[in-house]
Amino acid sequence: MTTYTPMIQQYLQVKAEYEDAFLFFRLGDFYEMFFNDAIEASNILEITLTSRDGGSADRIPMCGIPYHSAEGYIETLVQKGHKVAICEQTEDPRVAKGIVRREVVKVITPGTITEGKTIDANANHFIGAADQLEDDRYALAYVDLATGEGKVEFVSGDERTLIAEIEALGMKEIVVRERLHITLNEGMAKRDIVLSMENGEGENSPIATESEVPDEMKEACEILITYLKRTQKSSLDHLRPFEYIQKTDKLSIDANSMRNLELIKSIRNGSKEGTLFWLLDETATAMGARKLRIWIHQPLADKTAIEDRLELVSDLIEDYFLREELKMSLKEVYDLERLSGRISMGNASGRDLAQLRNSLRCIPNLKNALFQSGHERLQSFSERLDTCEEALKLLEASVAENPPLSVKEGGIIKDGFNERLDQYRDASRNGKEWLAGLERDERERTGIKSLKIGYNRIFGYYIEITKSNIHLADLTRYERKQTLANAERYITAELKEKEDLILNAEAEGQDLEYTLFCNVRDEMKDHIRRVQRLASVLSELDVLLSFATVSEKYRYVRPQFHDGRALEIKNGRHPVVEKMMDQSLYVPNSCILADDANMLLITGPNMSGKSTFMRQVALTVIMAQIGCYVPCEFAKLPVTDQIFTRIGAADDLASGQSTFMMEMMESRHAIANATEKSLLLFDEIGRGTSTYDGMSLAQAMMEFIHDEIGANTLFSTHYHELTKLDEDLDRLVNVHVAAMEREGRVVFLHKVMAGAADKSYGIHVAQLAGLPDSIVIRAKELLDNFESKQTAVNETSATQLSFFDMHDESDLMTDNDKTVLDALEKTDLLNLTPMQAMHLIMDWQKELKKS
Ligand SMILES: Nc1ncnc2c1ncn2[C@@H]1O[C@H](COP(=O)(O)OP(=O)(O)OP(=O)(O)O)[C@@H](O)[C@H]1O
Repeated sequence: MTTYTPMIQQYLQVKAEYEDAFLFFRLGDFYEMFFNDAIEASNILEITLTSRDGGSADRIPMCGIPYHSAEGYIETLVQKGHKVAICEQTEDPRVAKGIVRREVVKVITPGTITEGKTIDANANHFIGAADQLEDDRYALAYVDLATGEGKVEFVSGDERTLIAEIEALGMKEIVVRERLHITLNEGMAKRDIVLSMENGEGENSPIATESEVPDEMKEACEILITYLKRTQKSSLDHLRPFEYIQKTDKLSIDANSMRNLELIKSIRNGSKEGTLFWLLDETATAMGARKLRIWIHQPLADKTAIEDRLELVSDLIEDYFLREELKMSLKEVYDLERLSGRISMGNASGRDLAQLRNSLRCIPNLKNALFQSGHERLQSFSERLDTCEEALKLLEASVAENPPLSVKEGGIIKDGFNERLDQYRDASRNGKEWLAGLERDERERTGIKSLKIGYNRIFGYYIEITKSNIHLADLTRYERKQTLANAERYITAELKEKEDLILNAEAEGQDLEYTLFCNVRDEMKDHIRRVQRLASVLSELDVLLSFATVSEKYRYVRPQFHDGRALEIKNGRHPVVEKMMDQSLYVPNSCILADDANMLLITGPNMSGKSTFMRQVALTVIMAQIGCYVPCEFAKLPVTDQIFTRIGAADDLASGQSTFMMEMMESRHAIANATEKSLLLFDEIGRGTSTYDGMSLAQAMMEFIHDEIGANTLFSTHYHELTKLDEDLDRLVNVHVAAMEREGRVVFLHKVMAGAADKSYGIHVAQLAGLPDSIVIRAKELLDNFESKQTAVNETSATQLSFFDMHDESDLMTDNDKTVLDALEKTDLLNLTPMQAMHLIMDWQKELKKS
């Protein structure tokens, strides 16, 4: 049996409790890792792997990093999806009997890391917890540990829907009980999300939730809080009560649609450029940027609430100077939410407190500017801004104007805040002056010019008088300390008293200052709630200002809402496409969905602008329901409850689903959940399967939506056969995106017009894409053939065999023909590039010519 040294035994004991984390074990000035942790971490962090004797036969693998540079290493590990448990010495090694006590003081995980170079303060970083409920529902609770926000919502559907929602919220970590852990494990493994298990019981203290949170959601909140307490081991006072996100108050946009519409992340590379967020983000603070993301994620679905925002935006648009003044003031405001988080978790620095104070100083100006505006609504908005006087008073009195980053080296607390600290400072700053003064006084008093004040480590400060001058001194005032060959050294009570102060001034001053700073920081905890509420109002103001700025810059108009279902957008634009191109080239298009005509079937060639048109309608609806103006000349909108999209290109590679399967799943989700008040966008449904399959599915879906749901629907298709559906479906209207043929080439007009398109121009687009002329000409020939054949088939006498008819007549075919047919049948068109297709066709032609 292996016997380890006591220290390694202690290590193993601690490690057993943190199996899923790298254990950073503090030894002196280093964090050491042992065994497998060391092997893996040395690999990931590219640090040297060594070994040490641990009492057993084999040496133990080990690697270490200096504690003062640990932050970067921890962040690297955590960003790569690992957890790090920090184990500190929790007693002074000088007084410890035997082995020093060590305890894990914090576990840093992908969902709980709040500071670091890779953390973007402009976005929320949520950690979530999920709990499975009955009827295919989950409760999903999530918290941003840095800002203290906590929310809880229902997710309906299967685990895929849950994972999609978790991803849409950008969570890096999700905590569940064991049972759900097993269910989710596989789906999560392929993603950038860490699945953590929490089987601990919550403490009996009730979880803080806003009053209307349903009871069945509390377990999810409890799992999350238990996990956070277990890992953070610090005060979580800044966590706000869980807010229940009620889907009925919100325009719900499922995760796929969020992605398809590129609301927050671009499909191409996941960046913010080219997204709605990118377009609308002119916020001045990180709090504002985060709030904007949340608003885009959850637009409103309550007419009064939407109108309230629009009213404020309208007032702000009207008053350019006010807007500029408010923006200037907001730029001075730091991230009050993250500052509150740091205060509560005990890692705020003096500089953080100064930033908080400086921010609070701006509030009266902001309030005043809003009040002076004369707009009634802005005036009542100003009343919501809390000046947090007590907090400001405390910070004004205590925190120096420009404190340093370090919290232990002084310079944080203001002069005059604490008498004793002032004395220390006086002593250390003026110590030398004071001594010089004393020397001067003593010389005057005694008349001894050579009298001096000196210092040594044994006796401290002393007055030195040469032996020849001693008779001039009043020795009753002095106490002799040391005799030298030609001088005596004395001390006085006054000198000793000052000496204490001078000598210890700096060290003790720093200690005292640290204590005072901690006290102020603790005292600030009492004010956190108010500061957080203020932050929330400020971030709202920031986003509304951003809306006003963007709306004016891009000539957006205020949308009108009504209680019906009709939707009218006159000369609308896709705001992002418009911003990215020369604005004068963008062709505006209207979208009219009347009560008795609320399904558009859109035809038109590839590249004509069908998707752009559909997306612009969805973006207009979303912008209007977050309270922003919209890109068109006029908009009259219903309050939409849900948006569903099935738009190509965003194939979910990570989930391993085939394109067609994804398409069908998204369609199913839309059809199962949509209501009469929803907006459905279906882009080329069914193109992922054979023509007849696809067409039949598309038609069946349209019929279902028309008869059973009645939602406002935009449907684009390549199947011209579907355009006849308007004969059977009353509310279906054909429109097409116009293109023209000029000198054998297609010219896109990007204009949506009444009626169905007359032809599909697919071959023209292939020509535009640069396919060789020989192929284009051949394709045209084939098309003509197919078209005439179809007419012929309809007239029952087939003049030419189709490829597939030939199958039955296999006896007429040569071996070469069969090889080509075989190859053609097995070709997976969806996975071919045009170049590959061309090569294949050339090969087949060669083969056929041989026969
Ligand atoms: N209204 C418009 N004004 C100007 N340019 C436009 C307009 N609409 C679309 N475009 C341009 O045309 C390009 C193609 O548009 P879009 O992707 O919407 O076509 P599509 O018909 O959906 O094509 P496909 O059927 O191949 O998916 C866009 O990238 C954009 O640059």
